[in-house]
Parts: sequence; C-alpha cells; structure tokens
Amino acid sequence: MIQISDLNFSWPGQSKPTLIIDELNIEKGEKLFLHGPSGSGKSTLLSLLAGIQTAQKGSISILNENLAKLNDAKRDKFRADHIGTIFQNFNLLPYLSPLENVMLGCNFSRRRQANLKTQGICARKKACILLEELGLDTSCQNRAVSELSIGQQQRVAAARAFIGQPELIIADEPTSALDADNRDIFINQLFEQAEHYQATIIFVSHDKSLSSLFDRQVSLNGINGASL
Ligand SMILES: Nc1ncnc2c1ncn2[C@@H]1O[C@H](COP(=O)(O)OP(=O)(O)OP(=O)(O)O)[C@@H](O)[C@H]1O
Repeated sequence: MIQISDLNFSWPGQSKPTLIIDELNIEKGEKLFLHGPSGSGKSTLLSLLAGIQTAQKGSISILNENLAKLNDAKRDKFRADHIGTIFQNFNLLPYLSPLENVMLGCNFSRRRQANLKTQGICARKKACILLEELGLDTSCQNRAVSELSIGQQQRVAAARAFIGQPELIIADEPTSALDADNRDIFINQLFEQAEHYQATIIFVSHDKSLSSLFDRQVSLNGINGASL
C-alpha cells in the first residue's frame, strides 16, 4: 500500500535533514502507531505522505503512485481521492454544521462521491450514519461546530476523514485533548470504521501506552535528522 525508500527531507534553511528513512513499507489495512520525541519529524512525515511536501531525495509510493512524479494539481487530487486526515486542531469550518463539515470530505473528490453512489447512499445520509457510528448524538449534528465539545469536534473530523472510503487515514495526535476513557473509546471507533473497509491508519501520538492497540509501532529517533 505504501512504500518509502531512500527518503531524505530537509526543511528550507536547515543544515541537517529533518527526516531520513531508508525503507518503510506499510500494508493495506495496517494500523501503524508513529511516535518519537518532539521535533523528530512525525508531522513532517505525515505531510510528505499527504503530498503536501515533497522530499529532495528518495520516493514515497502510495497505491503504486510515486507522489514525487505527480504535479501539484495531481497530488492535490490524489490526496482528496485517497487520503482522509484528522488533525490535532481538527480544522473544522466554524460556519458550517457538523453534517456539512463531514460532507466536505467528499466535495473535492469525484472518486469518493462515486464510492458513496456505489453504496447507494447520498453524502448527507452517509455523514449522518458516520457521525452516529462515531458517537455524535443526532441532536448535535446541525448545531454550530463552535458549540461542540473537543471530543464532539473530534468525531466530526473523523467522520469527515472516513466519508467516501479513502484508503489511507492519517491522524496527527487526534486524542491529545481527551481523557483516557474517551481516548480509548475514540480509537476503537476509528478502528471499527477502518476495519469495515480495510483502510490503512497512520496514527501519531506521544502517548506510547497506546502503541499496543496497533498492529505495529514505528519510532523516529529525532537526533540529527530523524531516521528509521
Ligand atoms: N514549516 C516548517 N518550516 C521549517 N521547519 C519546520 C517546519 N515544520 C517543521 N519544521 C522543523 O522540522 C522538525 C520536525 O518538526 P515536526 O513538526 O515534523 O516534528 P514532530 O515530531 O511532529 O514534533 P511534535 O511532536 O512536537 O509535534 C523541527 O525541527 C521543526 O522545527
């Protein structure tokens, strides 16, 4: 599903590489836990996988597509079609309802819209179902996003990532604001969604106690350019 080889990435102006990865392969349906000290390059790796940044050297292939060979527009399309993202601050649009925020997940992807069509369901109905499955009470679905708790906003962000069945879900510290009980419930809900259609999950967290929940853990060491 994902092959990384000979990767070397430096942010502009930095004398040492931020990230060096000789080889990392991730299987379809795998749930990967990515950790490492602050500044070791976890978010940088996620932005490379999402095609937001491109490496100076080496390659990242997702679904047999070498991201470095795509131009910016094609990389944007690839991301919209195949990658759902959940960020620490969720990036929800405050002037849209939770339902509308979830539907946005497939607004920019004909492929994700077609996946819904194949299931015989419209985006609004699917957004409702996902929010319910992820534990957001129906009474909250049409309220202003700004009135939702952090945990509720997190469920909206997760539903937006999953709508239209993208093959890869990238989650950057999505549970850092939750207590232990809600954190475990949320991770189990993520896994249920992912297992439902064999999505691959890459999950970044500082909380190493979570690692045992995942199929595999990968650590970036963060010294003089994080390497594997
Ligand atoms: N946009 C940027 N421009 C320049 N340098 C950056 C940029 N983003 C990150 N860096 C640098 O890259 C290194 C890795 O940062 P990154 O955010 O990927 O680490 P991280 O492991 O996710 O950290 P944390 O756990 O604190 O979130 C840091 O030294 C950081 O200063």
